[in-house]
Parts: sequence; structure tokens; C-alpha cells
Amino acid sequence: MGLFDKLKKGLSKTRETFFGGIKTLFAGKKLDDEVLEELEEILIMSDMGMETVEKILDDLKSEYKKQEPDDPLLLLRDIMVSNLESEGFNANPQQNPYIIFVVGVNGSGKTTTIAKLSKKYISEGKKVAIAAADTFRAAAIEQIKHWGEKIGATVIAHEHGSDAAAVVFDTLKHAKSKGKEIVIVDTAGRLHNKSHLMEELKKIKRVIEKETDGPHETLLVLDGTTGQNGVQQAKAFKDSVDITGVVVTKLDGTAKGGIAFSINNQLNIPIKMIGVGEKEDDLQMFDPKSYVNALLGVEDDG
Ligand SMILES: Nc1nc2c(ncn2[C@@H]2O[C@H](COP(=O)(O)OP(=O)(O)OP(=O)(O)O)[C@@H](O)[C@H]2O)c(=O)[nH]1
Repeated sequence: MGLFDKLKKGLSKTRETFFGGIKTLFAGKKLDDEVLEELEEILIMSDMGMETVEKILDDLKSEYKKQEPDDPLLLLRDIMVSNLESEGFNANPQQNPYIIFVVGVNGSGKTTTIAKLSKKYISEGKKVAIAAADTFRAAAIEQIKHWGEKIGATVIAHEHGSDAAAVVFDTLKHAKSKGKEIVIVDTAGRLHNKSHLMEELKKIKRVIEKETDGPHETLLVLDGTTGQNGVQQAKAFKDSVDITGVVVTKLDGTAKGGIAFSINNQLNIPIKMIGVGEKEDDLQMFDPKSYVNALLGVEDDG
């Protein structure tokens, strides 16, 4: 199965529940008030966020008048795409080591994301070191070690319960002495309380800043099924560490695929990757056009 087919399959729940209905709604009709009202309802239900829905509708109305398109669905597609911000995969970063700091609550898909990213860099011929800095959970250390072995990345780990910042310090030292071009830092998603967690993340960040010119990327991994709660959670992370990109996972498990727009808009952070299933290839680099095509059931025209 090709990447787009995987994406389409992963987004079938949200397409079948909400977005797919737009095609039928538009078929052979003029975009009059009634059609636009129904469209508005679909978009709101998809968790897109009111502000984005209004912006998309305004753009659609004015462009529809101007362009009189044969296929308004493609016009809507283009407008939706312009409301999503993405940032490509930095395959050949100039900084060495290039440091990717990964944060997010437990269970959001951090480990899967780290494994996938490491694999991608390894396939680009880069050497990868992973800091097992979620020392709060013994299982997390084991899980990341297991992945490291599987994909050929070195994992630097200390004992369960040890100082996370010290693990990061050692990983940076290792990367510099062994010529590892990419360092990925796994972190805890839950400590005794939220402020404790945020303090730990800040401490790790200070270590990275002191030892290198990084972090070069700070990725927040967000479970797409948590909807608006996830967006609130993201704000807390954003306030503590500067998030440079979001990874939205488990989009296959939600009917509300509009959440990607909401995240983009409310947080003002580009989406880097999305997860649409549990298999390795189901975590994809985020491409707004393919995403919207898959939502609307439009063929991918590149
Ligand atoms: N359906 C689906 N499941 C996913 C996706 N991404 C991750 N998962 C699953 O979600 C669960 C949690 O993923 P992990 O990568 O272990 O998450 P984590 O944030 O590292 O969690 P901890 O190990 O608990 O800290 C696993 O069972 C994954 O297989 C996705 O895009 N879709």
C-alpha cells in the first residue's frame, strides 16, 4: 500500500463521519446559503475550531464568487490546505549534533515517534543517539532500549529514578565523542505533578543549551483523540519549553480530524508528523495537501 492509501485508510473514520459528506453536499449544487450552512455544521462538528471554520467559509464565499469554479470541492480543498501549516523533515541538518527534544504526556506516542524519526535519520546515513530521559518509568527505559536495538540507534540510559538531566548530559558527551550526528531526547510525560514535570523539562533544556547550541527542534507529541483537552495540554508545554513542531498521533482513532486545524491555529506551531495507525509506516511526515485530500476523499494529485 502506498503512503497516500495508508493515510486515506487511517483517516477513514473522520472521512466517513464528517468530511466525506461534503462531496455529496456539493455535488451538482450551487454554493448557496443552505449548502454553506450545512458545510459550517460539518466543519464545526469535526473539531476544527470556530475561528478556522469562519475563516474557511469567508474565503470560500469570496473565492467562489471570483472564480466560479467547476468543482467547488477543489476550491474548498485549496482553502483548507492554506489553513494548515507544516514544516518538512530536516534530513540534512547543518548543526552537529542536531538535537531533537521530544515532549508529551505518557501514552501520546512519544516512543513510536522517536523510533520512527531515528529510523528515518539512520536511512539517511546518520548516526543516532537517544537519551532515555524518561527515568520516571522503568518500562519506558526498557521500551526505548528495545527500539534502539531494533533500529540501530545507541540508547544512553541510567537507572530508573535517576536524574533525567544527567542522562541527557551523558548522551551529549557520547554524541560528541562518537560523532553521532543526531541526538533525540525522550522525556517523561508524567511526574508527581504538572509543575514538577515542567521543571524537569526546563532543566533538561538548560543542560542542552549549556552543552550545545541546541535544542534545534522541540517536538510536542499530542494524542489526536484528546481533542480540545489536548490543545490545552499543548499550551502548558508551549509555555514551559519552546515547542517548534507538533506530532499529532492516533488520528485513525478519531472522527474529529478537524483537530489538526485547531492545533495549528490555536497554537501557531507547524505540524511535523501525524500518526494514522499503530504500524511503523503509519507515522507520516505531515503534508497538508495529502491530509486534506484524504479527508475529503479527493484523489491525490501531487
Ligand atoms: N491507533 C494508533 N495507535 C498509536 C498511534 N501512535 C501510537 N499509538 C499507540 O499508542 C500507544 C502508546 O504509544 P507509545 O509510543 O508507547 O507512547 P509514549 O508516549 O511513549 O508512552 P509511554 O511509553 O507510556 O510514555 C502504543 O500502543 C502505540 O502503538 C497512532 O497513530 N494510531
